[in-house]
Amino acid sequence: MTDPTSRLPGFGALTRADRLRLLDEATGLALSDKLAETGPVEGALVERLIENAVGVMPVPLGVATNMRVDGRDVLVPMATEESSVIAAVGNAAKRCRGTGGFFTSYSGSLTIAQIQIVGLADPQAARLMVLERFDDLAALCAEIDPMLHKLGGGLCEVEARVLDAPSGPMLVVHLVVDTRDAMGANTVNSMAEAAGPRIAEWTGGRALFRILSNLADRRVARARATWPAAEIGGPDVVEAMCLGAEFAAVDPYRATTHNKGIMNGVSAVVLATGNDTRAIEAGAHAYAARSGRYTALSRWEKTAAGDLAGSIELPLSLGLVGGATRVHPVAQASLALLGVDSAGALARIVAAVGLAQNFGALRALATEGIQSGHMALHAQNVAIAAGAVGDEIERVARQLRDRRQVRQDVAEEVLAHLRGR
Ligand SMILES: CC(C)(COP(=O)([O-])OP(=O)([O-])OC[C@H]1O[C@@H](n2cnc3c(N)ncnc32)[C@H](O)[C@@H]1OP(=O)([O-])[O-])[C@@H](O)C(=O)NCCC(=O)NCCSC(=O)C[C@@](C)(O)CC(=O)[O-]
Ligand SMILES: NC(=O)C1=CN([C@@H]2O[C@H](COP(=O)(O)OP(=O)(O)OC[C@H]3O[C@@H](n4cnc5c(N)ncnc54)[C@H](O)[C@@H]3O)[C@@H](O)[C@H]2O)C=CC1
Repeated sequence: MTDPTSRLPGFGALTRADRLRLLDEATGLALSDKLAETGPVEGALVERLIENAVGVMPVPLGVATNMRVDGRDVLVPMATEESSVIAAVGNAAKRCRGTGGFFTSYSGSLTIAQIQIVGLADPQAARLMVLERFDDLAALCAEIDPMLHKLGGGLCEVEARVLDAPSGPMLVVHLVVDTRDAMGANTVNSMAEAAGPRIAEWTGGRALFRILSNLADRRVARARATWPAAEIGGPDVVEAMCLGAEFAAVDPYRATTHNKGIMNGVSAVVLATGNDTRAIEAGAHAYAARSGRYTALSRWEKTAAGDLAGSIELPLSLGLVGGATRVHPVAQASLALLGVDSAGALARIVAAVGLAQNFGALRALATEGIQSGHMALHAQNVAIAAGAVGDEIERVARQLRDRRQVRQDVAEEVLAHLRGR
């Protein structure tokens, strides 16, 4: 097949059906048949959420069991394509129920918008001029979002820093805004766009970039839990998990994987609730590097009694309103299942899920290795990839698990054997 042209003027103005027809014709791939296999699509919503929509990419939605957060049992919706992620959370949560589950806290929903001011002759004086104008800026922000103001949110603090850039000093102003139960990106972007020209006027500079910061270090959630040594295989496992966690604390190569495991849990709940996974991922990794050296987001210690104490702190800009959270039916169902009434309550549960996920991976790594549990649950996917259908899938998967060889070549061989070839 020759590559079809990607120049498709007016693609966005077509109906979804016409877009698909055009793609089918241009590529010869019968995409519309493949997309039809994913079930009915609520076309109107998909069209409203994004541009150039042709379908949906369904990601499985599961529910993690056993979670107890701040004394409340919570069923946690998780959207992920990866096997063993949800099982690991249920497993970790089950093993710390006896000590009360997870205990959490939240800093508050403070969202930072940045305003870059350039072309200043006297940036240090300009910095103070901005700080003198807190009341004017607060009034301006309240005018931009009267609803948020009515809900008790709005500008809380103004920060200003002079940064040395290659072109010379530039002033960077932070509007620190309480965005309550919204993630707040659109909210603070509107505020920053309105405030930029005013700050330029007061200082004699020029306002350039005006956009929120995803390094949401004024919006952090924390969770901790204690796992009795007896629940996780004894003192040797506690020791091994602590040593494995130290590896992540001192080595960025390991810390990245360690944090990926945490984000397996975090991103799955973020996606299930219609929140912005990219914002959360960017914020978490930047936070992990805030000392100048990338490190683990969680800490693991042995308690005086010899049990295992885990703790985590990460930025979580999540909303119950705004973005897709209010318009996507799955997001609404997920939020209803969680039973949360504030962005903070959601963030606290998400932090606990991140810690649970991390526990699951560390325990597996400290004992039998990751492949045994993870690949056992992944066996069905490998069987499907090898061509198994219907009841062949579980029959092939079972053999892969029994042989401890969850590999596609083995799956193909088992399938051929099953089919008498
Ligand atoms: C896989 C398990 C959970 C088995 O763990 P297990 O101890 O053999 O499980 P079990 O059969 O004794 O069951 C105990 C509980 O686990 C849950 N559970 C157990 N199996 C299931 C299942 N099939 N479906 C649903 N839930 C399951 C379930 O909650 C169950 O209790 P129940 O509530 O039923 O009374 C364990 O080996 C584990 O946690 N492994 C780690 C899995 C993991 O981390 N996966 C992520 C993918 S790997 C990765 O991407 C990140 C990584 C690893 O690189 C990060 C890093 O390096 O740090
Ligand atoms: N860098 C980034 O992360 C960026 C992200 N985005 C996107 O922005 C969207 C989120 O922006 P938002 O400002 O949260 O959405 P939004 O603008 O849709 O909704 C927030 C508004 O809802 C109103 N509101 C009603 N009830 C509220 C309550 N209880 N608490 C707070 N506000 C309430 C307020 O007027 C508030 O301004 C996401 O879709 C995200 O993907 C947009 C630009 C940049």
